[in-house]
Amino acid sequence: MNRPISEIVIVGGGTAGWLAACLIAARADADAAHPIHVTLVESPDVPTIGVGEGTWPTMRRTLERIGISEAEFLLACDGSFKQGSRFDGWVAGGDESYDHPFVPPIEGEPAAIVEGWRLSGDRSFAATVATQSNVCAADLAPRQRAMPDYAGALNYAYHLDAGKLAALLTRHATEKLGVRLVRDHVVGVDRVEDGDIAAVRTRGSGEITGDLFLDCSGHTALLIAGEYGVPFLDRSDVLFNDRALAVQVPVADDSPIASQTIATAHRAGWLWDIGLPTRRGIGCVYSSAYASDDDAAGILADYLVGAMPGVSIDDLNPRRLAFRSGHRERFWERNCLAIGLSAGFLEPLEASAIVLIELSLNALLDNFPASRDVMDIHADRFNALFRYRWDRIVEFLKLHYLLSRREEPYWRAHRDPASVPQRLVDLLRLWKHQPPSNRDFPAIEEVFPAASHQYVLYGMGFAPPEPGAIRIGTLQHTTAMLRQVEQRGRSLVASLPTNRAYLAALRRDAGVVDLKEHAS
Ligand SMILES: Cc1cc2nc3c(=O)[nH]c(=O)nc-3n(C[C@H](O)[C@H](O)[C@H](O)COP(=O)(O)OP(=O)(O)OC[C@H]3O[C@@H](n4cnc5c(N)ncnc54)[C@H](O)[C@@H]3O)c2cc1C
Repeated sequence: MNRPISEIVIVGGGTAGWLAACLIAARADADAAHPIHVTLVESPDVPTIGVGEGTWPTMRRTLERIGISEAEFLLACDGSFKQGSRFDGWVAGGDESYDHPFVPPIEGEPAAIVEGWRLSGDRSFAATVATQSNVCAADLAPRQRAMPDYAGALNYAYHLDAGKLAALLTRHATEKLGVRLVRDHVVGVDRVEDGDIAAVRTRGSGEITGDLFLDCSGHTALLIAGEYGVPFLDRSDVLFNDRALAVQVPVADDSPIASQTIATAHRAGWLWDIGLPTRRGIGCVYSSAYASDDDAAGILADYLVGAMPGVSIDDLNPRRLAFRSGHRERFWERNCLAIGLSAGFLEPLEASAIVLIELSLNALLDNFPASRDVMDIHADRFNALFRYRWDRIVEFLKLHYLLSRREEPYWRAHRDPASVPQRLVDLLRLWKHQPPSNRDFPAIEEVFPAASHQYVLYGMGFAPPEPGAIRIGTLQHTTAMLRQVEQRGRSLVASLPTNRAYLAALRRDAGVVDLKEHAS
């Protein structure tokens, strides 16, 4: 039981598997008494899911830790900057819109900030308390080229091509970080007497033995479900969407690139619209209980007519995807840890999947089991922490639906009290009297902190609380800070390049470098 953990076997080569391989190999100490070796097994028969284009600001630190430069990443993955999400038509189905930016509101007591906003006129909450909405409205980048890698004038993440990210991580892991790649299909598992996994058996490459097995096999959940039978907790009673129809539309190389994921509500779900330098990724997410596949195709076609005149769905070869919102009851079982889709998936409304992969890997590496005999302690802690996180994400996603006033059957069903987690019901009662605060979200690394809840709540027209019996002490200071937000917003808009200008210059410069390399 006290054997060291040095052989890590990853089953699956999608975003989860390759992020795991890169992060573990990059953080492993080659001089350790029992150095870590990473092997990744990837089936040639099972394709990766191939979607997942919106990330979280955590991705900057992840890439930096892996040792990939920002320019290399942006160029290799057709990447662009993401500074949050814009929600169109969610409140009443009209042309109303609100932002969930990555920059939090100004620092201070939430009650004072919300009261400062209430008194400041009729600008939106997001545009009043943070600068990012103005920057996004002008399709601007969050940084200047001269800034150090991964630093920004504003907090940001990326939009990317998922297939290209997996290819970049594969190259980097195998060529620079010493990860062993086995391209073979896993057909079975060998266990030792105590129940741990000893090896995975492949079709043509024999057995691959290990101390810790990461199940990154996607929806198959080969080890965590197939081998250990850990139950799946279905959350579709809260989150109804279970289908998506996705297209990729090429764009002109001088077209504007949006700074946010644009999420447009429709009668039975919503559409995503993600701008990359060479194309837009557009998809219709829907609930099969409220819309047929043909209905979804019609909704997507209508959206394209409005968003990209001249583009017809008939020329685009849409991809259909089916999913179930839910997650495993436990994620770490014996010496097997599930990361990515094998651990679970909640509809992609707030791009919470890749960030959970990153957080899972950070949790593993920040508490890496020194030997097998302490692994179960780490597993118990991991399971408790991630159960908390999945529960909070379910509630946060539900909030977007619950506050809507749309009247179609799908939206009315979302407001049925039977579909709303009790904790969210209680919080909404509380938020009538006080804004969301860190006291509602006390964990150290909340995926969606109080600020995110404030943006959604007040963006969707939830009434800010009236002042209560206790005086708000810092209002004067808050009002002055809100004025500064306005000034700083104006100066950022005047100084930042557009996304298109930034990324075009990056490409031009890379082209110059390539040509020089070619000539020498
Ligand atoms: C419609 C939709 C939109 C999404 N949008 C976003 C988004 O905007 N942001 C975000 O963060 N996430 C998003 N996601 C989720 C995101 O796509 C995934 O979380 C991410 O791609 C990770 O997938 P994965 O690596 O776990 O699985 P996969 O990509 O499915 O990879 C599974 C791997 O396991 C391998 N495998 C399977 N069986 C075997 C076997 N027997 N032997 C060997 N190998 C095997 C396969 O070959 C493959 O390499 C979205 C998902 C959907 C469905």
